Amino acid sequence: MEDPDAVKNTNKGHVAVVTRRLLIVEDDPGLQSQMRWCFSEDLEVAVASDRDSALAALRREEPDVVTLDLGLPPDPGGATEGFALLEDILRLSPMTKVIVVTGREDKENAVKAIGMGASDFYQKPLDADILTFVVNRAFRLAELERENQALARQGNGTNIKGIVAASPQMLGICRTLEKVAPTDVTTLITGETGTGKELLARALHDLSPRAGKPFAAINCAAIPENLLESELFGYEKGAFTGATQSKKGKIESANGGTLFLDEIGDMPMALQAKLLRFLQERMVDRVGSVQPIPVDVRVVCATHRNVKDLIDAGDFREDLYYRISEITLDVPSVRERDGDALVIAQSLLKTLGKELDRPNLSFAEDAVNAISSYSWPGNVREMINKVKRATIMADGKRVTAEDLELSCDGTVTGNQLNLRQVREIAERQAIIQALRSCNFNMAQASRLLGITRPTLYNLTDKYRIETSQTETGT
Ligand SMILES: Nc1ncnc2c1ncn2[C@@H]1O[C@H](COP(=O)(O)OP(=O)(O)OP(=O)(O)O)[C@@H](O)[C@H]1O
Repeated sequence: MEDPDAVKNTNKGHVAVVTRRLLIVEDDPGLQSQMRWCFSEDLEVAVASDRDSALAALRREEPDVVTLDLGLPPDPGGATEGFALLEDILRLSPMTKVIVVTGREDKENAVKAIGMGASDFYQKPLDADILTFVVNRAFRLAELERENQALARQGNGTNIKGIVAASPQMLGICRTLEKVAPTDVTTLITGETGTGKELLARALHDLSPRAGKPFAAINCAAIPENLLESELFGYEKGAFTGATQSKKGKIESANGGTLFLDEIGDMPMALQAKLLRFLQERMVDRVGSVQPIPVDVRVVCATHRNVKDLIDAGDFREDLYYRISEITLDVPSVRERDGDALVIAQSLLKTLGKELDRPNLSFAEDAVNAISSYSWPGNVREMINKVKRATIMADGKRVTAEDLELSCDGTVTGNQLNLRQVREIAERQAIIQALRSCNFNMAQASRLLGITRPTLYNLTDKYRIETSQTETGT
């Protein structure tokens, strides 16, 4: 049932567009109708004349802004009831902007109300222009706060520290990761360079019962073959020239925790056999030792290479592959994630802006377009470099596509890796444009591009371009 003291006044002509809701808390019927008259054109207005009806209206209408007369019954001459209501409102609905309305000389209570969390104050007598201005400002503030919250939510749709994601593809990976983390299964993370494989490996560790124990990482591609064995397995004193003392390897130093073998696809064949033995027996044979040492580690591996191809080429042991891939997380490239590029770029701009003492930067429209359409071959790592550069180079508060060294259509304007990359980026862009202009009709697009339909299918596969209208793959 409608509360008689909290009358909703909706301007029907604007119903479809008006979503701004104002609650006027005022016990004087004359002022009530004057105030309602000020706003009824643009807003949904509810009116309440005491604390109870105001709280009922707050619950029912969820107003963004409340004007609150501090002198309410049973203390119309004082401010106790008004302050009590202010406290209630801010407790029940902290995002609501409360403008306190005080008497002409009542500066003290106005200051007190602001100190308690009111967003603004307004002094009687009523002046329609000033009141409208103050109320509109409060609505704008509420809107900005809501937008900020939405952005923050978008900015990190995952509960995993450090991982910014909003795309269904990446959120799916994060959900799987959260399920896998508490177990001890050996996990293989695959994906292009810079997609966040190491970040996910750390998250697997941080979300596991091993979190308090060491996380030891080794990059199998970065260490010369002759040193990799002793780095991994350790060695005994005198095992080789220069081994003046025994030393633990990475596997032993991860005891109790997680061992992260990055670029496992680059591990030499001879070592693959020794690693397989370790995974089967969970005992480490230090170089030069005959006494195996038991080690308890969870193993996570990563590679940017296609392991099945490596197996076919005879460069990777199939039995080791099955051992390390009890679960596989296939991390999509940034260009395959719907909407992630912009969300990650926004988040990077915020963090790097703070780090480089250039807060409050935002992307100009051409930068937003460029970020969304560029193919990001180096994935998030490339994005970090570009956003860092742009943070330093931006002239004003707006970061442009040029600051990112991208053109508005997402092609690179400088620092291309090589001619092949430039050609591929241009080719991908031309295909996307042709598809869009033909409403994703493959036959028409292939004619426009002067190629056959099968060639167009091959190219859309190669560049992972979605061939439906809903997802353009850009
Ligand atoms: N989703 C993400 N949100 C925020 N930062 C990310 C994300 N993914 C990756 N990064 C950052 O990008 C950089 C590269 O990530 P990482 O080293 O994990 O990638 P990688 O796939 O292991 O790369 P490589 O194959 O080259 O070793 C890191 O600084 C990481 O923190």
